[in-house]
Amino acid sequence: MISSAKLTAPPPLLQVKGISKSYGSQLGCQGISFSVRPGEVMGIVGESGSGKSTLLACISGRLQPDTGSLIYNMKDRGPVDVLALSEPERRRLARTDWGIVHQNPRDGLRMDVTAGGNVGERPMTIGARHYGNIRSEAQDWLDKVEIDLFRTDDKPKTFSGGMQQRLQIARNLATRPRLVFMDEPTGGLDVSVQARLLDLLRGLVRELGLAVIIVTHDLAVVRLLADRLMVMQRGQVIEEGLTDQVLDDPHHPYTQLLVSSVLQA
Ligand SMILES: Nc1ncnc2c1ncn2[C@@H]1O[C@H](COP(=O)(O)OP(=O)(O)OP(=O)(O)O)[C@@H](O)[C@H]1O
Repeated sequence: MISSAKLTAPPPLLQVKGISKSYGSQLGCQGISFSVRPGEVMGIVGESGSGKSTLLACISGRLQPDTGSLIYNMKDRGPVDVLALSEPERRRLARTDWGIVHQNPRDGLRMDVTAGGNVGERPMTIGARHYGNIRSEAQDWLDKVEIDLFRTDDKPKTFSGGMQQRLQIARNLATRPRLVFMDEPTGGLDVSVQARLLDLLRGLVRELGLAVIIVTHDLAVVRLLADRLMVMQRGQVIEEGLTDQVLDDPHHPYTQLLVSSVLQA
């Protein structure tokens, strides 16, 4: 099954090659390489300070790495090094074919703009102009993320944490990106809210065929969402593989510790 899938596998959407980043003498991440294919979900786990956020910021164009390249297969131009794009080109990519879901919805939403406005804004930045179409499309997305349509004109500051997170997801998906970066998307939410959000995310990822790179310290999140898993420690990847394989048969002592500590919890 795996080998026949490999034979017909599409080219990678994103190739991360040798990304390193230090903050002065403090190592952020070092020599990270991996690739993600269209529709594939890559989970990145590791303890606090292992370099997950640094890596995610580098590969999502928010932080300039010290070394390495990021080859993205753009819709109109084919593979390009994202780090060599001009700032406006990179911003456009981030607003159209990429999405970024932050742990804190406040970092990804405009809190004083209505829910409908938050979702409609992204299509507008790439040329949508017809108010009626933008509004009805925004409402389609609100519906997809289970936000009642009578809340369309409410501002996200009147929403619960879970609703804000669902709104942030809708805002990101409104331009139908092919790659979404997620930083602890369920962090800080109640367990029952987390479970519902995870279910919703899993449904959307499958329905839309999204490629996702998701950083989390929660192994339950990667178990549910990720096809593949990378384990980080002290800025480096120490183990990588299919999620079930890594979690069911961890090889590195640190991964074994991580898995057993969850089982004991
Ligand atoms: N702005 C910064 N200045 C200096 N050092 C930093 C900075 N950001 C991160 N670091 C250091 O880089 C290393 C990796 O941090 P990073 O935030 O990437 O880890 P993380 O795995 O995402 O942790 P967490 O799960 O707690 O968010 C840590 O040693 C951290 O102290």
